[in-house]
Amino acid sequence: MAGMTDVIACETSICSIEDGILRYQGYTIDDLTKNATFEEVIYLLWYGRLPNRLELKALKEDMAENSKLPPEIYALLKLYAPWGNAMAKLRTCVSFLTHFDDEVMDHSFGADHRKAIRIMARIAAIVAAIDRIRKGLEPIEINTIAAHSLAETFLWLLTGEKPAPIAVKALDTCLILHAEHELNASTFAARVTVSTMSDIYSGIVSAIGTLKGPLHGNANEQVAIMLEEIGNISRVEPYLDQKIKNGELIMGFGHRVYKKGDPRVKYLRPLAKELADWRQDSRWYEMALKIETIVQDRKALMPNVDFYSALVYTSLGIPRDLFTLIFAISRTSGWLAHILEQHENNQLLRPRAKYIGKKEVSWVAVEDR
Ligand SMILES: CC(=O)SCCNC(=O)CCNC(=O)[C@H](O)C(C)(C)COP(=O)(O)OP(=O)(O)OC[C@H]1O[C@@H](n2cnc3c(N)ncnc32)[C@H](O)[C@@H]1OP(=O)(O)O
Ligand SMILES: O=C([O-])CC(=O)C(=O)O
Repeated sequence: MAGMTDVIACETSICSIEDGILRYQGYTIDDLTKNATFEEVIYLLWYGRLPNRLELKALKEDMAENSKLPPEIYALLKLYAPWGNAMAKLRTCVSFLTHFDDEVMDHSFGADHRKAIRIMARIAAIVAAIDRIRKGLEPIEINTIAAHSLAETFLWLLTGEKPAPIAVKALDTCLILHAEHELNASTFAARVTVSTMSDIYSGIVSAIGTLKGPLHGNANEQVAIMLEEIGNISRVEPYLDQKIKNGELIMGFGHRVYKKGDPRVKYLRPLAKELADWRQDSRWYEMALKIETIVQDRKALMPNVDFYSALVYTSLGIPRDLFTLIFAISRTSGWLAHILEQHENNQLLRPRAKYIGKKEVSWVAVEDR
């Protein structure tokens, strides 16, 4: 009951977690990680089945056509303090997009799907623009989603250079693994918001605000902060001893649903190793392995999705405070799937609270208090 543990709040056919096996629309993440692209996963999440070649091409073309940002977004980003919180910038930008969409309050199936494409197509470009504008660089407007992939396009928009194939493949794998996760806190927030028949943009804004917390999506950034604080492998043990003694959380460990380990780690750990080898710098990887052993021994806690993804993003050269925004790019596909599902068969989500406060208190006039 506390923290709504194990409470069933709605029905879904998008994602299941049963006996530690994570499935999107019935497909295991093992199958998807090995075989799918992120674009195929987007289609699968929204339409309930894998696309054929033509459907996949149409989705990518649709995203490419809709990816151009309103110029006002760039003007808005120039108003932000460069040091401002990047997730808050993303949240405001998505909210701002509402004002350029003439179908906002049309909740029909067709309009909802068109808006989903528009949001999915733009979110990566917004994240790249946030980073470039705060660095005093001009945002890049090329779009290659139709010909290449969202992963490749994003890295291109961020750096201005064609990314290495190993980097594109790694990011694509991360996007697949982060795309969907049943009724996690941010997805729940999105569903609650749109269950009032509010619009898709409001749902995504609620979700971004929820993912932003360090107990949820921001744990990946906190993992990088921890690794930086530790600095080298000889300091891992004393650092963790101190944290455990102080009763502090070790970021990137523990999970509400997985008590025997997060199935995504099986893919992220070797990916972190592959990229460390590619970069010829395995310091963080070695530290991470040691942290994992100690935390498992002393606290019986296993790493979650945010632990090794922090190492992958670091090797990709992505600034630490964009890690959660990359999670948001990917999870937007899952949030949108849940919003579409909620709107298709809507019922207001309004649980009850168990009252534990004072009972039958009598009024006292202000002069007598
Ligand atoms: C994408 C994601 O959102 S994945 C999660 C990302 N978040 C993090 O990595 C932050 C660190 N982890 C945590 O804070 C928690 O493990 C959560 C929020 C993810 C899950 O929380 P809960 O389901 O409420 O954890 P739960 O109650 O089962 O924890 C059991 C015990 O382990 C402790 N614990 C759980 N995680 C950690 C941790 N990372 N470090 C230290 N202790 C922990 C709890 O404090 C609790 O101790 P207690 O029984 O002495 O009070
Ligand atoms: O399901 C959760 O509580 C958190 C999580 O792992 C995710 O959102 O991917």
